[in-house]
Amino acid sequence: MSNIVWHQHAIDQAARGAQKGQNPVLLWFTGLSGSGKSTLAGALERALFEHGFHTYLLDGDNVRHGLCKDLGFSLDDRDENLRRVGEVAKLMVDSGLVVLSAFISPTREERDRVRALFPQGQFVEVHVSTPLSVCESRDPKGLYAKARKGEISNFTGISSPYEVPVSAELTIDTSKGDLSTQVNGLLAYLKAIEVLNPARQIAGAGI
Ligand SMILES: Nc1ncnc2c1ncn2[C@@H]1O[C@H](COP(=O)(O)OS(=O)(=O)O)[C@@H](OP(=O)(O)O)[C@H]1O
Ligand SMILES: Nc1ncnc2c1ncn2[C@@H]1O[C@H](COP(=O)(O)OP(=O)(O)O)[C@@H](O)[C@H]1O
Repeated sequence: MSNIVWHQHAIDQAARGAQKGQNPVLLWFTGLSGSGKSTLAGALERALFEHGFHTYLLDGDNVRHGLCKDLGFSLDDRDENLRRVGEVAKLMVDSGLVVLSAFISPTREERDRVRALFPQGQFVEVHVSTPLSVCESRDPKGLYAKARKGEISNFTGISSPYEVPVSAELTIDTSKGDLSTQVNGLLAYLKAIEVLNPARQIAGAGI
């Protein structure tokens, strides 16, 4: 990094967030394939969006169609996938957005590396803790069945590890309770940590 000097621009993250009436944050959903990451993050984004918040959802499947389409599922490729996503998320948070991400992100080291890019409180880890047996019975894309037959290698939970988070801010098991209750719990948490401007009302969320 020699000869490269950081350029501090006049408009900073605080100014961009203030213009949008929100405190920027990254909500990092982690969990097994089929645990409900995309569904939960998508429902939360919809609720926030409908109430005028400025959001963006980074989803593993989608990012792997473009930015990370050169990467597979070896541990090294997953590391690189999450390194890129972490850096992109940091830029988006810097732009003043409430950013949500839905990646398996199977190792503690990878998740902690992304966490370390942010100041305390701006990275919120949400462990979608739905048990493997439930994820496998859902199998919406038929990937578990293929993995069990050996047609997909390095499949998380079957032939590649998933390390359960030890320091997640929130844990949600989508095999229990319903989606709207889970989303309201997330909204209440965001309000408690003052991501959402307290002057705004979240209608219908009971908070
Ligand atoms: N081998 C293997 N292991 C796990 N997942 C696989 C694999 N091959 C393809 N898929 C599909 O890719 C989605 C996970 O991509 P991610 O970018 O979130 O993975 S990672 O964070 O880099 O581990 C994941 O999406 P979700 O089911 O939404 O989690 C799968 O649909
Ligand atoms: N909160 C939820 N409550 C009940 N079922 C859910 C919930 N979220 C997801 N599901 C079910 O699990 C399946 C996988 O969800 P998805 O969000 O695609 O998981 P992931 O993104 O973790 O792979 C969905 O097709 C749906 O049937």
